[in-house]
Amino acid sequence: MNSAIEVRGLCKHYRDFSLRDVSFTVPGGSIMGFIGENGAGKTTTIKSILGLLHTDGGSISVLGRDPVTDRRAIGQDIGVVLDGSFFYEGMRAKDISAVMSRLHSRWDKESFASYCKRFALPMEKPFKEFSKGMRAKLALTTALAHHPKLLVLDEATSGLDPVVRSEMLDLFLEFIQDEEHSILLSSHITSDLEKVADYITFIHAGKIVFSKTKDDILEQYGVVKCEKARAAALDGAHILGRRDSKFDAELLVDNRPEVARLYPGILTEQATIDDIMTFFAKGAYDA
Ligand SMILES: Nc1ncnc2c1ncn2[C@@H]1O[C@H](COP(=O)(O)OP(=O)(O)OP(=O)(O)O)[C@@H](O)[C@H]1O
Repeated sequence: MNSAIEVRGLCKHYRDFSLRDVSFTVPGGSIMGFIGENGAGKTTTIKSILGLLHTDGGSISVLGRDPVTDRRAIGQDIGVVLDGSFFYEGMRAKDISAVMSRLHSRWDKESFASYCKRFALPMEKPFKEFSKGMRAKLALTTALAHHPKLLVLDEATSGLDPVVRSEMLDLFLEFIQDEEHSILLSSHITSDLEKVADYITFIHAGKIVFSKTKDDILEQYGVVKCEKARAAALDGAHILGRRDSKFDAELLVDNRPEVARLYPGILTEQATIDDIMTFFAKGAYDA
């Protein structure tokens, strides 16, 4: 299976922030969830992948090509929704289709109209009268109508109600049925990623913490709950983070089966992606 995106050793320096040695792969035919706290570097990485930023080191390949030098050609094969994507307020869906057909050689007006129908988007209403959910659906429809091989979606489902998000997740799953199609999806809604992502890349303070299959993450990471005194006696080798309440401690561990084997009496639960992010955000990784 070819990779849709390969990022190797990406560095990007801003005055107060750096992406440091960011590497991960989005395999063809898969959905990669891209997670991290606010300001972790997701959008900076995504813009680098799209060739929209000058980077300070590393290499990026998108569908086997260089995103800067081959940007126009790659643009025909990628559908993009960036955080805060919008259209001119007076434009109607049918105007957007007319404009996009001039920009994309493979723009498919019928496909656009059929996604609009599926999402109940009116063709005649101006964009300024669209609700937030309608705007998000229109952005996704516009990203899909030229039959891209790769979707790059930065917070495309944020602020949407569960019904609209579920419709979008269904669409993502349909999209990757074809092995040539892949999605890079940044989201703070980790439960959505638990539903659809094949892989998760976690970025924290500009560095990749892990990039793994979702199944490995859910199988390996765990939360141990025990009394503080018991927690202090545990071997620290597998402990990544700790949260204390008055009497008890919660520990994030990176090898739940091994911890359960070593300490049979102790309660270990599967860690959710939210658990993992929360422990890391509280400084576990920096410690
Ligand atoms: N043009 C810029 N100039 C200087 N700093 C920038 C610029 N763009 C982003 N940054 C900084 O880079 C850091 C990472 O920002 P980025 O938008 O990549 O984070 P993010 O993970 O997408 O966050 P969020 O989840 O809040 O969207 C932040 O500290 C931000 O202030």
